[in-house]
Amino acid sequence: MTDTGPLEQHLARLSARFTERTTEQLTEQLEALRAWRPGIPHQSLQDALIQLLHRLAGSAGTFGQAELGRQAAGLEQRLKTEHTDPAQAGLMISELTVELEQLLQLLGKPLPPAAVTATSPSLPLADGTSELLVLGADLAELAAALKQYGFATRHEQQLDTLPASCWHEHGIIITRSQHLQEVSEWNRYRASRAGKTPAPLLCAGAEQDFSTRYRLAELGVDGLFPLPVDVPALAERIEQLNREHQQHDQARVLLMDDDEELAEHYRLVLTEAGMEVRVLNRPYNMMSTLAEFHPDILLMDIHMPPYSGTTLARMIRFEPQWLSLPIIYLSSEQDRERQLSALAQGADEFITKPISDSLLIRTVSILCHRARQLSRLLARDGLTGLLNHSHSKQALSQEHARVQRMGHHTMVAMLDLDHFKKVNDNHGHATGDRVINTLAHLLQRRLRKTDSLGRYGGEEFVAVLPECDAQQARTLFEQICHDFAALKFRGQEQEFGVTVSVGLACLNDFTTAEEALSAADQALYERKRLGRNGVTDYAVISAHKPRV
Ligand SMILES: Nc1nc2c(ncn2[C@@H]2O[C@H](COP(=O)(O)OP(=O)(O)OP(=O)(O)O)[C@@H](O)[C@H]2O)c(=O)[nH]1
Repeated sequence: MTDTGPLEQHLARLSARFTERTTEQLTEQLEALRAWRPGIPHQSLQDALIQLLHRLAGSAGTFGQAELGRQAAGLEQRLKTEHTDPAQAGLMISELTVELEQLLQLLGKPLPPAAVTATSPSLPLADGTSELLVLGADLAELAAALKQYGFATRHEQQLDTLPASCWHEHGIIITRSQHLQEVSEWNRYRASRAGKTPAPLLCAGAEQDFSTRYRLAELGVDGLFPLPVDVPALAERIEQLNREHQQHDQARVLLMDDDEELAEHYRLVLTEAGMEVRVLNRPYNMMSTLAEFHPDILLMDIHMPPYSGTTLARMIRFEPQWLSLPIIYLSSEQDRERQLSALAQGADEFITKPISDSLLIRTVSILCHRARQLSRLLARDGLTGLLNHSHSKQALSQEHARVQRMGHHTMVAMLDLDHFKKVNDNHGHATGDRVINTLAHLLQRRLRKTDSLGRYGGEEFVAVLPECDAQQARTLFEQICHDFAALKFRGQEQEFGVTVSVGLACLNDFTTAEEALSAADQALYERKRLGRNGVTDYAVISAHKPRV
């Protein structure tokens, strides 16, 4: 099998890239520590630092920085286990500053000069994948309304002294038009320091004339919301941006090549580019690895004696589940005719070896992105972005099968908007759609990543919550009902509110997923009968009936 060139050269390049990225990240953390002032919560700084140290502890040794890895591991351990009294935070921060300076010196880089004194309070970074950064003293109310939607929201009043820790690669920035110039510059500067793309920028209260809009577009604005801000419309745009972010989530690549060294090299290169890579040197476990790892794409060497990649591709396609998995051959085959006849047997693309690291990264990330877009289109509901009807049922069946094997407590919930026909009749179908979307967004915010959530029908949703008992599900959905009922929608003439009813059933109590769903449905209709806007559990209403 042909190599792409001396492996050492490639690894040296990887090491250089590692050093460069690590230097930037350590410098950024150091600046954030130096900007800290007494009275400001330090937890977010500590969390971000632990993440970075954890990465260094795991990877520095591989890139010839064993001492850096050891020191990072020690420091990570200390930060995780030592409890810091808030009164001692200043001491801890100054100790950490010294330790980060030492780590930077291990990389052989000069220390950055101490930052200019920053006095702005640095609030802790919120949890969650997307964090809203609302900038401007006059946007406090908007920030509070967005919090009510369940978005992790951080509000900063002073724009002139924004700390670096405000900026987050998964953040979304919202500000007034008069601040856009400086906010946009700050956003671009922070992004370039972090080696990322600038965070999306949304503008509240812009004038509607052409030249102002053009200027805002020039500044990189992604959405414009006249005052007073229509919060559901803004929430909808935020969710769209979130979905775009998620599509850039870590790509998952399964790599099958019998050349162990080369496979390892590809793994290193793709992992360093932020992808999650699993390597198989022999095809025996191929089917179980596919089922367990769920890759976005499969990269496969076409010659793996005694096996042929084309036959393996055909074998993978036996399973309907993998019919749409993109299979990419990696081969030194240059002859286009032979490439095409191999492609005709069940694969989608050909990557010709040798291939440079940068071309490999670009090709694989484009293919993963496209594969995700396609599978998303197949599985998602167009209005809300949630799982569609058939994929909701599939997710429920999969979880039911897991529950049968592992026995963990799992709840299923059916939700239905109350008197929704009236919403459409009084305010129009488009407003009705907005209400559906708002509930979808609220649910997405409140459920965990491990839960599944689908739009089961028009104004009906289904959620599956693994590792959750009846009481926890009841508490969660009661809170959701309460918060949803508090939201105000803008109607034809006046504001209005909508409520939602929820039926619960425990998946463990039923022999099939369909029975559990039907029980949740019965509970939902009992809830409607009892007066809507709340939660009813099938186990409670069936207490006097024999169990299904
Ligand atoms: N705007 C909008 N409306 C929809 C959509 N899908 C279904 N609907 C409407 O949802 C309404 C459902 O009405 P019903 O099933 O009578 O129930 P309801 O008025 O919500 O009353 P209860 O469920 O008893 O509280 C119908 O008017 C449908 O037209 C959709 O995608 N968008």
